Amino acid sequence: MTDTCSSLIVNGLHGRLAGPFDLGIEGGECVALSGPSGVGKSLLLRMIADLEPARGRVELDGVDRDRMPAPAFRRQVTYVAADAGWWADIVADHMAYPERARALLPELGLADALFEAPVATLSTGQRQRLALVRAISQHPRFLLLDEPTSALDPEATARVEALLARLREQGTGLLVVTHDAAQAVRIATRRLRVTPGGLEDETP
Ligand SMILES: Nc1ncnc2c1ncn2[C@@H]1O[C@H](COP(=O)(O)OP(=O)(O)OP(=O)(O)O)[C@@H](O)[C@H]1O
Repeated sequence: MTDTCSSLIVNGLHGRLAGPFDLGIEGGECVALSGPSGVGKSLLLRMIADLEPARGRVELDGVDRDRMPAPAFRRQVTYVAADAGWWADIVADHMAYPERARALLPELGLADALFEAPVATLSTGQRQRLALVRAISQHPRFLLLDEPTSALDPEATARVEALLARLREQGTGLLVVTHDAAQAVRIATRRLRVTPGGLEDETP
């Protein structure tokens, strides 16, 4: 799916409300981010994904993101919000790669029929998993996940965590915001705390 030598480097990244942040992630790593509500975790992910104005540097595989077309960068470094946006009526109409997306549904415990369902009829947890399907089916090198299991029951949470482990094995790099310390221990190779002044290593 992705190669194993991707790297994402963040240097002095800051916005009006958060940072500066310095961080390096490689393909196959999972970095968990924790920190108090409102400290800037979502802003950090959105600044890295080029969805929020920011100063500082972001490099993908040694290339400054300013030297890449923004859509190409965002396809490779993809942000998934806890409550992602939907713009069409039917789930399938959001999928750039419908066959790949459909094939992921059973792994996340989602019925095949949901693919053709109106978004308005879905539960919050179904939408959250489908947003993950939408992102993963584009085969990003790095996934920036904002509380990816916040609306899920324990079984669905376990399915998402298993999927994330599989993606890591295939070389995808993951940066995951979670308020669940036990989840951070389960999924992450490194744990960082977001503070008003930057990132602190919490890995034992
Ligand atoms: N579009 C915006 N306009 C103004 N302020 C914003 C905007 N987005 C975020 N903020 C502010 O920036 C700060 C950081 O927000 P952010 O959503 O990154 O926090 P967070 O750490 O992800 O919190 P939570 O854990 O509650 O999701 C907050 O004080 C928030 O109110």
